[in-house]
Amino acid sequence: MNLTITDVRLTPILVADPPLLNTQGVHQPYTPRLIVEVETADGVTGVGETYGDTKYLELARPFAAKLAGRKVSDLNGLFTLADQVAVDSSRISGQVDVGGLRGVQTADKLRLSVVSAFEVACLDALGKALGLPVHELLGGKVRDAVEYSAYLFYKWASHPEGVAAEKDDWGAAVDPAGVVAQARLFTERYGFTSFKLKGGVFPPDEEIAAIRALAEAFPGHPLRLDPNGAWSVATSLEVARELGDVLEYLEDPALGTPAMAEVSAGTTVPLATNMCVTTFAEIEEAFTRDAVQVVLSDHHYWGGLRNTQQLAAICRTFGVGISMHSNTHLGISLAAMTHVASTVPDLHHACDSHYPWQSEDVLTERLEFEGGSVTVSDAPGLGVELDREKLAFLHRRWLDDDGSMRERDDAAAMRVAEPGWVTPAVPRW
Ligand SMILES: O=C([O-])C(=O)C[C@H](O)[C@@H](O)C(=O)[O-]
Ligand SMILES: [Mg+2]
Repeated sequence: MNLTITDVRLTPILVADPPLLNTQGVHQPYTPRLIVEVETADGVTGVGETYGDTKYLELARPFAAKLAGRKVSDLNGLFTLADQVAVDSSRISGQVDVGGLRGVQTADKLRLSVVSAFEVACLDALGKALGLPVHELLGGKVRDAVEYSAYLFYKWASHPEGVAAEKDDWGAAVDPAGVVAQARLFTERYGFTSFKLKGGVFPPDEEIAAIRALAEAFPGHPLRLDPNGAWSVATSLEVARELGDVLEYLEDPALGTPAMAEVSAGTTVPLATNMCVTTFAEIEEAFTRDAVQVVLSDHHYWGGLRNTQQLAAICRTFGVGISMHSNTHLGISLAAMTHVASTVPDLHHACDSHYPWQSEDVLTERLEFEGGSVTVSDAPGLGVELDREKLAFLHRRWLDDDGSMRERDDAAAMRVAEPGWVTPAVPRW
């Protein structure tokens, strides 16, 4: 068996995304992703997927160029290699990502966000070469299926008029009744039993009413609200008081560890985050100050599946819960998320996934949710197959784009509908 990497292919694509609202704006009609393929001397191909904006592509290209001649089993070496890729200082800012809402941008985090796709591709190839599923390469699954939550969004019925876009069949959701109707569709289509509402879009009273309406429609089901740091400490505490009896957790009510610590000190509602703990360096302060009770992992920016397991071990050590965050992603990532989640013993919350919002994919067969869960594949590697025609179609869309969709920017997409829109300063309420 020859595990040596002989070829690496990077394919940027644009995938359709519905008009989902968040505190920064609205999702663009098409969002960039990068599909990574590594091929071994034996002709085995492994696939991975990550963000496709230019700042990731400009790291992925030099990184990919260094891989030929290395082995797909040399996973630790990927990190050493990534350290050699220079990150332009203009890409690094303390600001929350303009399209993604996942905390600080550091050079290391940008590198990890790229390395993760290569790690997944190498694991896929290694698993195929050895005849083992990825979860076995990670130590073995401790569950046969991974539960996901319905990721509810306020949304418009369609993208603004005159904008090229694909149609979706979810309808509008801009009030409590719309949110409940969307939740019903999610249960009918996928069987989800827990619900997360992306908040920070309307004044807190309206979002409280939406959660109350969900609690009435789905009594006893786990509910979460995530305004992406849009609220002050006082507002966060107010919402926690209003909804404490029905919330599984409140996600990033206020921005940053100090504010989250203040909220945490004033409520018994657990706080979750994918904004103030998004790198290993941020863990110590947040855990020492008891600012968060649940960390939402995400293999894309934590640096892959094995780093996700390491994060889970740290959380376990400190008695902090773990679950999973998601941005727009396709089936390769859902498969990767499912493999790693299946190996984490103390995963007590359903994971987030945007996958139901994605009508397009690059796989020959979409992954299925049954009863809100994805069955863990025991096929070699990730257990997915790339559809080259679909990949070529979505790549063609990326090639044909005039550049306006190649960087995800939810505020820019919002300006199409509301020309004066700027990303709201926080706290917004
Ligand atoms: O849990 C979160 O904060 C997210 O999922 C961030 C995402 O970017 C979501 O808000 C989105 O895509 O609009
Ligand atoms: Mg969040």
